[in-house]
Amino acid sequence: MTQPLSNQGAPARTVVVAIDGPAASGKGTLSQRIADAFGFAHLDTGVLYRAVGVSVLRAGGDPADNAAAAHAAYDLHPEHPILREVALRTDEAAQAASKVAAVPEVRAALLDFQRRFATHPPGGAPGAVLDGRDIGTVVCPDAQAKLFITASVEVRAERRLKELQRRGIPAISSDVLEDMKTRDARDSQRAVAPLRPAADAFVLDTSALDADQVFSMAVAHIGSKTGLKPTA
Ligand SMILES: Nc1ncnc2c1ncn2[C@@H]1O[C@H](COP(=O)(O)OP(=O)(O)OP(=O)(O)O)[C@@H](O)[C@H]1O
Ligand SMILES: Nc1ccn([C@@H]2O[C@H](COP(=O)(O)O)[C@@H](O)[C@H]2O)c(=O)n1
Repeated sequence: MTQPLSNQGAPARTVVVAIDGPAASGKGTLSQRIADAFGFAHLDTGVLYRAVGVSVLRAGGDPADNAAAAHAAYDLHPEHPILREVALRTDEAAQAASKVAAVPEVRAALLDFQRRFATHPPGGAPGAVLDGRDIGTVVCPDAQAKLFITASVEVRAERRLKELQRRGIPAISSDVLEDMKTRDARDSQRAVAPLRPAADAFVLDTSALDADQVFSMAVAHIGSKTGLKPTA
């Protein structure tokens, strides 16, 4: 049975799709396609943590230093230009992000912005897709549809390596694999909001699936939870 999206007399609730998973599992690619297909807004929450990590590095600080990380997180706001910088896409930024992400004050500082995006999607969109590590478990535990997108670490490292090569960024296969294992361990083992599927998430191992197959399965799942069909 599909869930009602609004009650008569009460304000309509926006549809929230939560997409979590480890690095390079394909959650960002999927989230953007889902947002485009349903006319929803998309928030890549990893960008927020990357911005905090890079801010700390630029200030000459250590991303693992709680006070420096918390200071940078409280300084971040939705219009901050750092959020659009390509420098956020580097591996150095990813590693710094996963260090600041273990600081409870950083997660608390970023929570309101993420929740507001979900409840009031920009542009008056009828729904929001948020992707990250803790969207289904902490940020939006009431999301109508939750997906946990994963793949073996070897497959994910290979995908990331190909992506870097496509972008002309030199990378060594064994380094990409090691960096991914380090980040996976840090993200899954931290005390606060660790990477894990929500109890009610649809877990999809994409190791042997291409992006189109993943998209079709996600659309079917979201349809089963919300009664919605893609509009584009
Ligand atoms: N099912 C798939 N099969 C093969 N390649 C894929 C698939 N899904 C995504 N990719 C590719 O894998 C790479 C990583 O995908 P993407 O950036 O979406 O992952 P992510 O989980 O958002 O990563 P991160 O957490 O590091 O931001 C991209 O180059 C993307 O084109
Ligand atoms: N909801 C989230 C999103 C991200 N993180 C941390 O940020 C790092 C970078 O994220 P990407 O999605 O851009 O790879 C990631 O490794 C996490 O440490 C998070 O904790 N919660």
